[in-house]
Amino acid sequence: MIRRFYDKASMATVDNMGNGNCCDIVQCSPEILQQELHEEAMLWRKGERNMNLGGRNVLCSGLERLSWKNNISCINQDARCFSNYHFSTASGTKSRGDCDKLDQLLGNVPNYVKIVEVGPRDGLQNEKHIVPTPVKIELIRMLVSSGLPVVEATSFVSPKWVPQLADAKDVMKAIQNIEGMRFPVLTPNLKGFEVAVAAGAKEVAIFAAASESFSKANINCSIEDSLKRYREVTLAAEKLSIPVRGYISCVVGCPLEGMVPPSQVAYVAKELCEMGCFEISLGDTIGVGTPGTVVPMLKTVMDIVPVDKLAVHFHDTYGQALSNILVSLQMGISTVDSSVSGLGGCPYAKGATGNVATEDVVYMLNGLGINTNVDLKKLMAAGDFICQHLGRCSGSKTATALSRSISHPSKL
Ligand SMILES: CC(C)(COP(=O)([O-])OP(=O)([O-])OC[C@H]1O[C@@H](n2cnc3c(N)ncnc32)[C@H](O)[C@@H]1OP(=O)([O-])[O-])[C@@H](O)C(=O)NCCC(=O)NCCSC(=O)C[C@@](C)(O)CC(=O)[O-]
Repeated sequence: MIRRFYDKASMATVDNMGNGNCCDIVQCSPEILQQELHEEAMLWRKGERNMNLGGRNVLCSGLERLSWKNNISCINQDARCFSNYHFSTASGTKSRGDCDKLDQLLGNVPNYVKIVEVGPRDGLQNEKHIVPTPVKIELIRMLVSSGLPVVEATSFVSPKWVPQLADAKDVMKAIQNIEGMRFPVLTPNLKGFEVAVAAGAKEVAIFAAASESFSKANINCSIEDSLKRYREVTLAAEKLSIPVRGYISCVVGCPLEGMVPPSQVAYVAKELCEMGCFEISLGDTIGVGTPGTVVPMLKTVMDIVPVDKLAVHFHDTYGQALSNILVSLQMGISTVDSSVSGLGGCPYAKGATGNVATEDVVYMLNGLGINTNVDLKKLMAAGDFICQHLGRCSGSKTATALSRSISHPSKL
């Protein structure tokens, strides 16, 4: 068996634990490791598909392979966590019970996840210092080149409310010539919709809230009034065949009201669905949700809106975003919003930190063998670019870990 390590430091730690001596040591770059992990996970996913067709043994052997790689991945990232991992090829074939359990846990996750990158909009809208338009444009270009299928470009909202995005028209103009991409923009009312379309927008998003107080704070009107406004927008969009995405903020908690009942989220989701939104993104605006609150909320919404119309949008204020995404995938959701480097926060939700980092989402999905078509290295380059401009460190744990191991292997 060949085990791979970045450097001697991690090798020594494993040796101390009595596991390293039997291994051939091969240097391995994080990129190669990522690729290998992805390929192994894809094999496992194929096994799972075969199992659904009756090929249970394939899943079991795929599982063994994945487990072995998990072991390696763990050692490479941090040798200290090695003892927490008990997967090993030495333990022999996985029992039918193990396979059943795994299938119960991961059998429902999709093969492909569409990532909606919201960094240029949600990520930047809260930045105090105005980011120059060319920087925003370059960020969008870099995100596109990483393979992301949808990049939310900007908002056509009042510049008095969100000064950072006052250059929406210029941003849209500059990205017009990028072919084959979807660049939705936020439109809070008919005025915003008309300006957006005139500026070249081919897809828009409307944004309601499940909490009355947040609706007032964010768009200066009640939920019912916002739905009236959005009906005007969806009618106008329908005439021009422009797809409309719907957002709902505060799906589990509100910074002003506290807990938000799932029934309230389901009500707004139903209204948005009925007015013609092709997709509804459920936003945990302040990142307070845990699987304990997200699952009942999703279940209530799914009783009313088909799962293939739902997306999830988690902020990572309490570090719960990835676990919330995982349970959402387990419940059949296959569209996930995220923001490069974890940028973001809502101007009207004090204390809320950024969205879940796109790099962390891609890393997790790669590990699950779920395809995204995103090149993690190029994505990290986009993250580096904007973080350098903002003068801050990345909010992505994956980007931080991978860039440290690439540039400072001795510190592993
Ligand atoms: C909705 C309004 C406009 C109401 O704002 P208002 O002050 O009630 O609107 P108004 O109709 O009285 O108009 C006031 C002024 O704004 C102008 N105006 C009016 N509409 C527009 C427009 N579309 N574009 C440009 N200008 C506009 C209008 O022309 C007027 O100009 P004035 O006569 O004073 O010079 C305002 O509250 C607003 O712009 N809010 C946007 C807030 C926002 O962008 N929040 C962040 C996005 S939501 C979010 O981040 C959550 C999400 C989606 O990510 C999911 C999650 O995490 O939960």
